[in-house]
Amino acid sequence: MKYISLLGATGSIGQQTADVVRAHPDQFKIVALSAGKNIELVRTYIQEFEPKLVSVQTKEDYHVLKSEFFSKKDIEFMYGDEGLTAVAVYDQATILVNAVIGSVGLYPTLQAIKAKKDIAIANKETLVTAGHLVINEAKKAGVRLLPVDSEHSAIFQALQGEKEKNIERLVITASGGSFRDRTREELKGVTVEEALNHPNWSMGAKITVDSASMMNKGLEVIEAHWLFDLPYDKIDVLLHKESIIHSMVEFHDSSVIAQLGTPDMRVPIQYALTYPDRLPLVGRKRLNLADAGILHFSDMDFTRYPCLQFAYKAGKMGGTMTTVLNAANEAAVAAFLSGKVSFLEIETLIEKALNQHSVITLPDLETIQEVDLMTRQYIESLVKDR
Ligand SMILES: NC(=O)C1=CN([C@@H]2O[C@H](COP(=O)(O)OP(=O)(O)OC[C@H]3O[C@@H](n4cnc5c(N)ncnc54)[C@H](OP(=O)(O)O)[C@@H]3O)[C@@H](O)[C@H]2O)C=CC1
Ligand SMILES: CC(=O)[C@@H](O)[C@H](O)COP(=O)(O)O
Ligand SMILES: [Mn+2]
Repeated sequence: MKYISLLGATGSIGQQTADVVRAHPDQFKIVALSAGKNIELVRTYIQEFEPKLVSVQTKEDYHVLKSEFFSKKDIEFMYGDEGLTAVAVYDQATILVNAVIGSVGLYPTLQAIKAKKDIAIANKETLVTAGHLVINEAKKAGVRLLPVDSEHSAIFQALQGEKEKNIERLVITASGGSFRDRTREELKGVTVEEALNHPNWSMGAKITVDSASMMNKGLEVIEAHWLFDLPYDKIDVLLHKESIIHSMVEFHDSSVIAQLGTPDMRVPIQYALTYPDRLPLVGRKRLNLADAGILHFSDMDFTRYPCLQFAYKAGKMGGTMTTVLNAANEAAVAAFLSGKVSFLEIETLIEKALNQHSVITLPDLETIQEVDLMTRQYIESLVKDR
């Protein structure tokens, strides 16, 4: 039995993790969970999974739940950053699934590592903002970081039994996102609703906008750099609009190993939870390549997708540059989602934030948190009064 603490339980990955647990009740149990503001779903989870620790974002929701479930004396309720960290390090959990969105996941991740928890990591922003801290701490503590992001799970699976020295390059596939059939000219005036219409995956709002701007692939390149310890010139991106090949590894002898599957995040979530074993896929659609028909591939167009250029550049510069990239992107996407800026302004804002920053090498946690906050404030100052 694996005892799971789940950060971001009410989100897209969180809900699909709950599905995996439902499919294998003899294998998995959720003992602690955190949510943001969706307390309606938290109520359902409490009845269904009977977790021992529940954390929500606000003090108000904490009081609501505490009084509603006052008869359940064996459930502890918490809130805010403290609650998030308490869930991450919960002592009865054997593995943490980190499915929270954004760099708010960094501190709980570092604490979970210190508490010697293996981590199934979906929360890519944590690796982008402070990959060196997370990887170094995980190595020191001897804990495993198991990728959940579909591309990184694919690479991880392709690398099983292989030697790192034989890797020629990683090829991360990209669907192209909601606007892949539009020119840059046609991106002027696109709506939030259109941006949220991903062709292949049903995901949370922020990552869906990232897919449309190609920043998702930029974050994934940086995530791959840290997870697989490879330089940026060995990490390529290939457009593949069907999202059937989730990514590939090319070896020195020219062999390429790819992982394929229908676009369903339950597969990488479950693999991260069962690694190095596998479990049957209960009630899932299997891949039928004859039905899939022709698969398409094309080179990445960096002029069409400047966010990917920004990510490679920031990644190569290293230090706090990726913290700025991530924080500026989080703030700019939030501004787009709330209707304050246009889709194309996301890129402009990120570029401005990168240009005004003087990189700090090997930043510690405090520096990263400071740069993250200052970058958000900088973007907010650019979009205020809109
Ligand atoms: N969705 C997907 O298919 C994939 C996602 N990922 C990555 O996984 C992570 C999660 O993505 P996704 O599930 O789509 O995101 P969602 O937006 O769907 O879910 C985010 C979760 O985090 C919670 N949350 C948000 N802000 C806070 C906060 N300040 N404090 C506490 N909890 C908070 C939300 O709570 P609530 O809803 O209750 O407010 C929700 O549970 C991201 O890093 C994403 O890049 C990677 C690959 C695929
Ligand atoms: C499911 C998943 O892992 C997402 O990160 C996915 O990769 C988004 O698709 P694109 O970014 O390729 O559009
Ligand atoms: Mn992905």
